[in-house]
Amino acid sequence: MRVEVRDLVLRYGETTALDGITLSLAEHKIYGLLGRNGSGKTSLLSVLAGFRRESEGVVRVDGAPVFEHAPVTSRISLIRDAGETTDIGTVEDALFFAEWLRRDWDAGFADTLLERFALNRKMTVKTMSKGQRSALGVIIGLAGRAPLTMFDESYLGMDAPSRQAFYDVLLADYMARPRTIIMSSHLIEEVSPLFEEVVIIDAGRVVVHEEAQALLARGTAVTGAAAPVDAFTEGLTVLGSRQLGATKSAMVYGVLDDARRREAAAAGLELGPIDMQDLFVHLTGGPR
Ligand SMILES: Nc1ncnc2c1ncn2[C@@H]1O[C@H](COP(=O)(O)OP(=O)(O)OP(=O)(O)O)[C@@H](O)[C@H]1O
Repeated sequence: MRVEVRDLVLRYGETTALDGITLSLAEHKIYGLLGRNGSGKTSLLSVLAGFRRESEGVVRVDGAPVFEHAPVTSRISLIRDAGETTDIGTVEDALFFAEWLRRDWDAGFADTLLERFALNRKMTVKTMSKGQRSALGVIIGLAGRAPLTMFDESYLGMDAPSRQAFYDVLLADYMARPRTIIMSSHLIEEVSPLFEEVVIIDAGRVVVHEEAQALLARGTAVTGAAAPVDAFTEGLTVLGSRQLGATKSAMVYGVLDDARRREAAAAGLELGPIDMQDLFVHLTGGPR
């Protein structure tokens, strides 16, 4: 599904959580939604899912309004951090409810996923562990096959092997049945390989919306002997550096032109990709 947001403002009483968001998301892409704590990620996803009504601005999904508009909301799935199924009875009940809500639900896929994440239909949701509840949320998000599927930190409670299983299944299913997926996460290094485009918000505003590759190309890791690295990076914006013995690696922000690249090669320096997390920290104002 396509998403169009124009001048979106969301207020909670005195607090302005979204402060004029304009965003256009294409069909059939995986988007990363990144932002510091309190930047407005959950608020934005809640408006896109129709859980909250915008205070101002325009929100359209496939050209139609979202809030209290069932033909659209039945094709949108937002899985929130605690899973969305707390205290709802058994896993069976949660799946029944999810199927009832979602037009594109695939019951066979839900069964496959239950097995993959070691859950069974008789489990009582209230007594499940945090990771098991997260897995249930993830299963509901995946089996919903909603054309607009959003995961808001849904997988944080899962352990590393389970999260990896989630990323693998998500990617395989997305390749087979493309849809628009938005993933918000603080586990940037872990999730960013999935992103085709990245949206970074800060204080309720969009600060970056770019293809993931183009964003990564904004930075370069310069590696080599410490002295030539220091000489080469003098005057450039250095986001950080690491040193192991005599070898130093400095993360530089800004595109290096061909002349600078030749200069680096002549000085025996290696140029490589930078971590998305380092860029994110820089673009959202550094440590606070
Ligand atoms: N129900 C609410 N009532 C009042 N203020 C709220 C409510 N929900 C969020 N806020 C405020 O809105 C702003 C944005 O919050 P939001 O939860 O959207 O951020 P977030 O980017 O998802 O944060 P995090 O990464 O910490 O989950 C914050 O200042 C927060 O305090």
